[in-house]
Amino acid sequence: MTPVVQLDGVGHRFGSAANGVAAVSDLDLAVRRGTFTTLLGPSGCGKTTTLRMIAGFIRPTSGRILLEGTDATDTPPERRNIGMVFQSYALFPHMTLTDNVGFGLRARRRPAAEVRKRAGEALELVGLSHAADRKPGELSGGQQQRVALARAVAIEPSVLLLDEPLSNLDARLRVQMRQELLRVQRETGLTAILVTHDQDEALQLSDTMVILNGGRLEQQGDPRTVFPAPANRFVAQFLGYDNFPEVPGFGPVTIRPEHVRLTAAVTGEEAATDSVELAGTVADVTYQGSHCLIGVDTAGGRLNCVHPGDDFRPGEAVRILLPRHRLVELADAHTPAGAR
Ligand SMILES: Nc1ncnc2c1ncn2[C@@H]1O[C@H](COP(=O)(O)OP(=O)(O)OP(=O)(O)O)[C@@H](O)[C@H]1O
Repeated sequence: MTPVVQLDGVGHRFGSAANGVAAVSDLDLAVRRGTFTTLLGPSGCGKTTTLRMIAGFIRPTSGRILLEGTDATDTPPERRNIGMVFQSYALFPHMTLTDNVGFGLRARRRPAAEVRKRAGEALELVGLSHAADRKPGELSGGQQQRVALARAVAIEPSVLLLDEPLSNLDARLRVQMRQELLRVQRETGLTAILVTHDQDEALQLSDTMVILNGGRLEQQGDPRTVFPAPANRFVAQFLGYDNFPEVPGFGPVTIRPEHVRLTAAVTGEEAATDSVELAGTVADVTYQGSHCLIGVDTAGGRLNCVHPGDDFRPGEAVRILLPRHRLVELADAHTPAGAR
Protein backbone atom coordinates (compact mmCIF):
# COMPACT_ATOMS: atom_id res chain seq x y z
CA MET A 1 0.00 0.00 0.00
CA THR A 2 1.31 3.48 -0.90
CA PRO A 3 2.35 5.37 2.24
CA VAL A 4 0.29 8.49 2.94
CA VAL A 5 3.50 10.35 3.78
CA GLN A 6 6.93 9.32 2.61
CA LEU A 7 10.22 11.05 3.31
CA ASP A 8 13.15 10.03 1.11
CA GLY A 9 16.52 11.19 2.46
CA VAL A 10 14.96 14.42 3.69
CA GLY A 11 17.16 17.03 5.30
CA HIS A 12 16.98 20.67 6.24
CA ARG A 13 19.80 23.05 6.98
CA PHE A 14 19.04 26.46 8.47
CA GLY A 15 21.52 29.15 7.38
CA SER A 16 24.45 28.79 4.98
CA ALA A 17 26.27 25.56 4.16
CA ALA A 18 29.32 26.86 6.06
CA ASN A 19 27.65 28.31 9.19
CA GLY A 20 24.24 26.64 9.20
CA VAL A 21 22.54 24.15 11.49
CA ALA A 22 21.59 20.73 10.12
CA ALA A 23 18.19 20.54 11.85
CA VAL A 24 17.26 17.29 10.05
CA SER A 25 19.57 14.97 8.10
CA ASP A 26 18.89 12.18 5.64
CA LEU A 27 15.57 11.09 7.13
CA ASP A 28 13.62 8.20 5.59
CA LEU A 29 10.09 7.61 6.79
CA ALA A 30 6.98 5.87 5.47
CA VAL A 31 3.69 6.54 7.24
CA ARG A 32 0.92 4.00 6.55
CA ARG A 33 -2.71 5.00 6.17
CA GLY A 34 -4.79 5.12 9.34
CA THR A 35 -1.81 4.84 11.68
CA PHE A 36 -0.58 7.01 14.54
CA THR A 37 3.09 7.99 14.25
CA THR A 38 4.98 9.98 16.86
CA LEU A 39 8.19 11.93 16.30
CA LEU A 40 9.96 11.69 19.62
CA GLY A 41 13.19 13.13 20.96
CA PRO A 42 14.78 15.79 23.16
CA SER A 43 14.55 19.51 22.52
CA GLY A 44 16.31 20.54 19.31
CA CYS A 45 16.36 17.04 17.75
CA GLY A 46 14.46 18.21 14.65
CA LYS A 47 10.90 17.07 15.39
CA THR A 48 9.15 20.35 14.61
CA THR A 49 11.29 20.98 11.53
CA THR A 50 10.29 17.53 10.21
CA LEU A 51 6.60 18.20 10.85
CA ARG A 52 6.81 21.63 9.22
CA MET A 53 8.46 20.12 6.15
CA ILE A 54 5.58 17.62 5.88
CA ALA A 55 3.13 20.54 6.20
CA GLY A 56 5.03 22.51 3.55
CA PHE A 57 6.00 25.50 5.73
CA ILE A 58 9.70 24.60 5.39
CA ARG A 59 11.22 23.29 2.16
CA PRO A 60 13.71 20.43 2.52
CA THR A 61 17.23 21.40 1.47
CA SER A 62 17.79 17.76 0.44
CA GLY A 63 15.65 14.74 -0.37
CA ARG A 64 11.97 14.65 -1.29
CA ILE A 65 8.55 14.34 0.29
CA LEU A 66 5.80 12.23 -1.25
CA LEU A 67 2.16 12.62 -0.24
CA GLU A 68 -0.15 9.78 -1.34
CA GLY A 69 2.68 8.62 -3.63
CA THR A 70 3.09 11.95 -5.46
CA ASP A 71 6.16 14.16 -5.13
CA ALA A 72 4.96 17.14 -3.06
CA THR A 73 8.34 18.63 -2.16
CA ASP A 74 7.37 21.88 -3.88
CA THR A 75 3.62 21.84 -3.21
CA PRO A 76 2.55 24.86 -1.08
CA PRO A 77 0.90 24.11 2.30
CA GLU A 78 -2.62 25.14 1.22
CA ARG A 79 -2.57 22.51 -1.54
CA ARG A 80 -1.49 19.61 0.69
CA ASN A 81 -4.82 18.81 2.42
CA ILE A 82 -3.21 18.68 5.81
CA GLY A 83 -4.88 19.34 9.17
CA MET A 84 -2.75 20.90 11.90
CA VAL A 85 -3.08 21.25 15.66
CA PHE A 86 -0.52 23.34 17.53
CA GLN A 87 0.50 23.72 21.15
CA SER A 88 -1.18 27.14 21.16
CA TYR A 89 -4.74 26.49 20.08
CA ALA A 90 -4.69 29.25 17.44
CA LEU A 91 -8.48 29.71 17.50
CA PHE A 92 -10.24 32.88 16.33
CA PRO A 93 -11.47 34.56 19.55
CA HIS A 94 -14.32 36.51 17.91
CA MET A 95 -15.85 33.48 16.16
CA THR A 96 -18.21 30.88 17.60
CA LEU A 97 -16.98 27.29 17.88
CA THR A 98 -19.03 26.35 14.80
CA ASP A 99 -17.40 29.13 12.79
CA ASN A 100 -13.93 28.23 14.08
CA VAL A 101 -14.40 24.58 13.16
CA GLY A 102 -15.92 25.45 9.77
CA PHE A 103 -13.10 27.85 8.91
CA GLY A 104 -11.02 25.44 6.79
CA LEU A 105 -14.12 24.30 4.88
CA ARG A 106 -15.19 27.88 4.12
CA ALA A 107 -11.64 28.60 2.91
CA ARG A 108 -12.10 25.65 0.54
CA ARG A 109 -15.35 27.27 -0.67
CA ARG A 110 -17.61 24.43 0.41
CA PRO A 111 -21.36 25.21 0.36
CA ALA A 112 -22.67 26.77 3.60
CA ALA A 113 -24.97 23.82 4.39
CA GLU A 114 -22.09 21.36 4.10
CA VAL A 115 -19.86 23.59 6.27
CA ARG A 116 -22.53 23.69 8.99
CA LYS A 117 -23.12 19.95 8.84
CA ARG A 118 -19.45 18.96 8.95
CA ALA A 119 -18.58 21.51 11.66
CA GLY A 120 -21.47 20.08 13.72
CA GLU A 121 -20.23 16.52 13.23
CA ALA A 122 -16.64 17.48 14.16
CA LEU A 123 -17.84 19.24 17.33
CA GLU A 124 -19.88 16.19 18.22
CA LEU A 125 -16.83 13.98 17.72
CA VAL A 126 -14.95 15.94 20.41
CA GLY A 127 -17.98 16.18 22.73
CA LEU A 128 -18.62 19.92 22.35
CA SER A 129 -21.94 20.06 20.44
CA HIS A 130 -23.58 21.76 23.41
CA ALA A 131 -21.12 24.69 23.19
CA ALA A 132 -21.37 25.24 19.40
CA ASP A 133 -22.49 28.90 19.74
CA ARG A 134 -19.94 29.88 22.38
CA LYS A 135 -16.66 31.69 21.78
CA PRO A 136 -13.25 30.11 22.56
CA GLY A 137 -12.62 32.51 25.48
CA GLU A 138 -15.50 30.87 27.38
CA LEU A 139 -13.79 27.47 27.32
CA SER A 140 -11.08 25.74 29.36
CA GLY A 141 -7.68 24.97 27.81
CA GLY A 142 -8.61 21.33 27.27
CA GLN A 143 -11.89 22.32 25.56
CA GLN A 144 -10.11 24.82 23.34
CA GLN A 145 -7.69 22.12 22.25
CA ARG A 146 -10.69 19.90 21.37
CA VAL A 147 -12.01 22.70 19.17
CA ALA A 148 -8.62 22.96 17.45
CA LEU A 149 -8.75 19.19 16.91
CA ALA A 150 -12.32 19.38 15.54
CA ARG A 151 -11.25 22.15 13.15
CA ALA A 152 -8.33 20.06 11.85
CA VAL A 153 -10.52 16.94 11.46
CA ALA A 154 -13.43 18.77 9.78
CA ILE A 155 -11.55 19.25 6.50
CA GLU A 156 -11.05 15.46 6.28
CA PRO A 157 -7.30 15.88 5.84
CA SER A 158 -5.19 13.15 4.29
CA VAL A 159 -2.89 13.58 7.28
CA LEU A 160 -3.35 15.18 10.68
CA LEU A 161 -0.20 16.87 12.05
CA LEU A 162 -0.06 17.53 15.78
CA ASP A 163 2.75 19.68 17.21
CA GLU A 164 2.95 19.04 20.97
CA PRO A 165 -0.81 19.65 21.24
CA LEU A 166 -1.05 18.58 24.88
CA SER A 167 1.95 20.31 26.41
CA ASN A 168 0.01 23.41 27.54
CA LEU A 169 -2.38 21.29 29.60
CA ASP A 170 -1.88 20.27 33.23
CA ALA A 171 -0.68 16.72 33.91
CA ARG A 172 -4.10 15.16 34.65
CA LEU A 173 -5.83 16.73 31.69
CA ARG A 174 -2.93 15.79 29.45
CA VAL A 175 -3.40 12.11 30.24
CA GLN A 176 -7.17 12.42 29.67
CA MET A 177 -6.66 14.22 26.35
CA ARG A 178 -4.24 11.56 25.11
CA GLN A 179 -7.04 9.03 25.41
CA GLU A 180 -9.37 11.44 23.63
CA LEU A 181 -6.89 12.05 20.82
CA LEU A 182 -6.47 8.33 20.28
CA ARG A 183 -10.23 7.79 20.25
CA VAL A 184 -10.77 10.53 17.65
CA GLN A 185 -7.95 9.17 15.47
CA ARG A 186 -9.31 5.61 15.70
CA GLU A 187 -12.93 6.67 15.06
CA THR A 188 -12.08 8.81 12.05
CA GLY A 189 -9.42 6.42 10.71
CA LEU A 190 -7.20 9.45 10.07
CA THR A 191 -3.46 9.18 9.58
CA ALA A 192 -1.84 11.16 12.39
CA ILE A 193 1.72 12.35 13.05
CA LEU A 194 2.39 13.80 16.48
CA VAL A 195 5.48 15.61 17.76
CA THR A 196 6.30 15.05 21.42
CA HIS A 197 9.26 14.95 23.79
CA ASP A 198 7.27 12.80 26.25
CA GLN A 199 8.04 9.09 25.97
CA ASP A 200 4.91 8.06 27.92
CA GLU A 201 2.78 9.93 25.40
CA ALA A 202 4.60 8.25 22.52
CA LEU A 203 4.33 4.79 24.09
CA GLN A 204 0.60 5.20 24.67
CA LEU A 205 -0.35 6.68 21.30
CA SER A 206 1.98 5.27 18.70
CA ASP A 207 1.57 2.59 16.13
CA THR A 208 5.05 3.70 15.13
CA MET A 209 7.41 5.76 17.22
CA VAL A 210 10.26 7.54 15.46
CA ILE A 211 13.10 8.52 17.79
CA LEU A 212 15.28 11.40 16.61
CA ASN A 213 18.54 12.76 17.96
CA GLY A 214 20.52 15.63 16.47
CA GLY A 215 18.30 15.59 13.37
CA ARG A 216 18.95 11.89 12.69
CA LEU A 217 16.84 8.79 13.08
CA GLU A 218 18.00 6.65 16.02
CA GLN A 219 15.28 3.98 15.93
CA GLN A 220 11.72 3.47 14.73
CA GLY A 221 9.11 0.80 15.25
CA ASP A 222 6.05 -0.05 17.28
CA PRO A 223 6.39 0.68 21.03
CA ARG A 224 6.18 -2.98 22.05
CA THR A 225 9.21 -3.72 19.85
CA VAL A 226 11.26 -0.59 20.57
CA PHE A 227 10.74 -0.32 24.34
CA PRO A 228 12.12 -3.74 25.34
CA ALA A 229 14.94 -3.59 22.78
CA PRO A 230 16.43 -0.11 22.42
CA ALA A 231 19.04 -0.21 19.66
CA ASN A 232 21.66 1.97 21.29
CA ARG A 233 22.58 3.91 24.38
CA PHE A 234 20.83 7.11 23.32
CA VAL A 235 17.46 5.39 22.82
CA ALA A 236 17.91 3.35 26.01
CA GLN A 237 18.69 6.45 28.04
CA PHE A 238 15.80 8.35 26.52
CA LEU A 239 13.41 5.50 27.43
CA GLY A 240 14.63 5.45 31.06
CA TYR A 241 17.01 2.48 31.09
CA ASP A 242 19.45 4.47 33.18
CA ASN A 243 22.01 1.66 33.78
CA PHE A 244 24.96 0.92 31.52
CA PRO A 245 27.12 -1.40 33.62
CA GLU A 246 30.17 -3.32 32.52
CA VAL A 247 29.14 -6.92 32.98
CA PRO A 248 31.81 -9.64 32.68
CA GLY A 249 31.20 -11.73 29.58
CA PHE A 250 28.95 -9.15 27.90
CA GLY A 251 29.47 -6.33 25.42
CA PRO A 252 27.58 -3.04 25.89
CA VAL A 253 24.39 -3.77 27.85
CA THR A 254 21.66 -1.88 29.64
CA ILE A 255 19.06 -2.82 32.23
CA ARG A 256 16.11 -0.95 33.71
CA PRO A 257 16.39 0.08 37.40
CA GLU A 258 13.21 -1.86 38.22
CA HIS A 259 14.84 -5.08 36.95
CA VAL A 260 17.95 -4.89 39.15
CA ARG A 261 17.64 -7.05 42.30
CA LEU A 262 19.53 -6.33 45.52
CA THR A 263 20.14 -8.74 48.39
CA ALA A 264 22.27 -8.48 51.52
CA ALA A 265 25.89 -9.52 50.91
CA VAL A 266 25.84 -12.08 53.73
CA THR A 267 22.79 -14.27 52.88
CA GLY A 268 24.96 -16.98 51.35
CA GLU A 269 22.10 -17.56 48.90
CA GLU A 270 23.37 -19.26 45.72
CA ALA A 271 23.22 -17.02 42.67
CA ALA A 272 20.60 -18.36 40.33
CA THR A 273 22.03 -19.39 36.99
CA ASP A 274 19.51 -17.20 35.24
CA SER A 275 21.10 -14.08 36.80
CA VAL A 276 24.48 -12.42 36.60
CA GLU A 277 25.81 -11.54 40.03
CA LEU A 278 27.89 -8.46 40.87
CA ALA A 279 29.17 -7.12 44.18
CA GLY A 280 28.62 -3.51 45.19
CA THR A 281 28.27 -0.94 47.92
CA VAL A 282 25.16 1.15 48.50
CA ALA A 283 26.00 4.78 47.64
CA ASP A 284 22.63 6.43 48.33
CA VAL A 285 19.02 5.63 49.18
CA THR A 286 16.11 7.82 48.10
CA TYR A 287 12.86 7.02 49.89
CA GLN A 288 9.82 7.12 47.57
CA GLY A 289 7.06 5.65 49.76
CA SER A 290 6.13 2.49 47.89
CA HIS A 291 9.80 1.77 47.06
CA CYS A 292 13.33 3.14 47.34
CA LEU A 293 15.68 4.25 44.59
CA ILE A 294 19.08 2.86 45.49
CA GLY A 295 22.36 3.83 43.84
CA VAL A 296 25.03 1.11 44.10
CA ASP A 297 28.71 1.43 43.21
CA THR A 298 30.20 -1.61 41.49
CA ALA A 299 33.55 -2.33 39.85
CA GLY A 300 31.81 -1.91 36.48
CA GLY A 301 30.20 1.46 37.30
CA ARG A 302 27.17 2.70 39.17
CA LEU A 303 23.82 0.90 39.07
CA ASN A 304 20.44 2.40 39.93
CA CYS A 305 17.89 0.07 41.39
CA VAL A 306 14.19 0.28 42.26
CA HIS A 307 13.96 -1.71 45.50
CA PRO A 308 10.62 -2.61 47.14
CA GLY A 309 11.79 -2.18 50.77
CA ASP A 310 13.66 0.37 52.88
CA ASP A 311 16.17 -2.10 54.29
CA PHE A 312 19.49 -0.83 52.89
CA ARG A 313 21.69 2.01 54.09
CA PRO A 314 24.61 3.84 52.45
CA GLY A 315 27.93 2.04 52.94
CA GLU A 316 26.36 -1.45 53.09
CA ALA A 317 27.86 -4.22 50.95
CA VAL A 318 25.24 -5.81 48.68
CA ARG A 319 24.89 -8.53 46.06
CA ILE A 320 23.36 -7.39 42.82
CA LEU A 321 21.46 -9.82 40.64
CA LEU A 322 20.86 -8.95 37.02
CA PRO A 323 18.34 -11.37 35.46
CA ARG A 324 19.89 -12.44 32.16
CA HIS A 325 16.63 -12.07 30.24
CA ARG A 326 16.44 -8.43 31.39
CA LEU A 327 19.90 -7.50 30.09
CA VAL A 328 19.48 -5.72 26.78
CA GLU A 329 22.50 -5.94 24.52
CA LEU A 330 23.02 -2.70 22.67
CA ALA A 331 23.71 -3.12 18.98
CA ASP A 332 26.22 -0.28 19.03
CA ALA A 333 27.91 1.75 21.70
CA HIS A 334 26.40 5.21 21.47
CA THR A 335 28.17 7.78 19.33
CA PRO A 336 27.16 11.33 20.19
CA ALA A 337 25.17 12.81 17.29
CA GLY A 338 27.57 15.74 16.95
CA ALA A 339 30.50 13.40 16.32
CA ARG A 340 29.01 11.73 13.24
N1 LIG B 1 14.30 29.20 12.11
C1 LIG B 1 15.43 28.61 12.52
N2 LIG B 1 16.63 29.15 12.25
C2 LIG B 1 17.78 28.55 12.65
N3 LIG B 1 17.84 27.39 13.32
C3 LIG B 1 16.68 26.81 13.62
C4 LIG B 1 15.40 27.37 13.25
N4 LIG B 1 14.42 26.55 13.69
C5 LIG B 1 15.04 25.52 14.32
N5 LIG B 1 16.39 25.66 14.29
C6 LIG B 1 17.39 24.73 14.84
O1 LIG B 1 17.19 23.45 14.25
C7 LIG B 1 17.32 22.41 15.22
C8 LIG B 1 16.04 21.58 15.28
O2 LIG B 1 14.97 22.41 15.76
P1 LIG B 1 13.49 21.89 15.94
O3 LIG B 1 12.65 23.04 16.36
O4 LIG B 1 13.08 21.13 14.74
O5 LIG B 1 13.67 20.86 17.14
P2 LIG B 1 12.57 20.20 18.09
O6 LIG B 1 13.02 18.80 18.26
O7 LIG B 1 11.22 20.42 17.56
O8 LIG B 1 12.80 21.00 19.43
P3 LIG B 1 11.71 21.48 20.56
O9 LIG B 1 11.24 20.22 21.22
O10 LIG B 1 12.56 22.31 21.47
O11 LIG B 1 10.65 22.23 19.85
C9 LIG B 1 17.71 23.10 16.51
O12 LIG B 1 19.11 23.07 16.63
C10 LIG B 1 17.21 24.52 16.33
O13 LIG B 1 17.98 25.41 17.07
